[in-house]
Amino acid sequence: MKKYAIVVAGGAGKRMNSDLPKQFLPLLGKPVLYYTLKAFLDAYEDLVVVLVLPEEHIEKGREIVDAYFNPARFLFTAGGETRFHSVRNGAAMTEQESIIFVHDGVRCLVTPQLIRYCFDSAMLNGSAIPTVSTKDSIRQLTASGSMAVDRTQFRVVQTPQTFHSKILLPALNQIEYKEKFTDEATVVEAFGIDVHLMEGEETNIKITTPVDMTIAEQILLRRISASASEV
Ligand SMILES: Nc1ccn([C@@H]2O[C@H](COP(=O)(O)OP(=O)(O)OP(=O)(O)O)[C@@H](O)[C@H]2O)c(=O)n1
Ligand SMILES: C[C@](O)(CO)[C@H](O)COP(=O)(O)O
Repeated sequence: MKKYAIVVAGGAGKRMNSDLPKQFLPLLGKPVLYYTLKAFLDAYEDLVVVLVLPEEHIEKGREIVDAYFNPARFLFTAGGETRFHSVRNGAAMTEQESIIFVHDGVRCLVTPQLIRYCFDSAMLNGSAIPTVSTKDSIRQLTASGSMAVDRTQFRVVQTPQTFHSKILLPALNQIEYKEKFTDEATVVEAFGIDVHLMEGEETNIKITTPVDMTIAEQILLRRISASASEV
């Protein structure tokens, strides 16, 4: 089965408050995007990455790929106005009869193991949406204030959201954009197809605000020291 990873890195990273979009910021000396791309390339030798970048930073993305990876495994395209439009641009580069991972370029701590679990689950169920439980209590805002809700009834959603191409491509191409489309599971559901949830990884965080860089650095350091003590 053909495998594509649409890695969306077309955002501006406003919540990071940095001039350079967060996907290019250095993490232990390498760009955030490096770690994301490496996880996918390591997961499968026959996987092609569709790298979606801000128009003005496509060259920067190419430089990262040239410096660290085999460029023959990459396709490049420009991002769109929202994440949904960036994913749609990436999907236009893929072909039918494939498994397509859609992953945030800034979820750089994803592991090859989770990527493989998602593939297996999407082969079996048509889709695989990694999710984790919430460690915090949750309250719903109401007209009069707020009310406690049962947190066991909620899951926190991650990427890579993984689909058979025959599900994802028609959903992306035939549905008109709505503001609630913050991920692909929502798009596919709006197209009338249920999605399959699976267990994600606690460390698969999305780098969004500056504190996430510190957390990611610590997790990476812990991984490096764990793999050094194995040898
Ligand atoms: N038009 C967009 C918006 C977002 N993304 C990508 O989608 C992922 C998740 O989005 P988010 O964390 O919201 O990134 P930004 O939009 O860059 O951040 P912000 O909302 O703070 O501006 C990121 O890898 C981001 O680069 C994209 O490809 N195209
Ligand atoms: C796709 C996502 O990472 C799943 O949790 C999330 O919806 C992205 O949201 P953002 O507002 O683009 O950061």
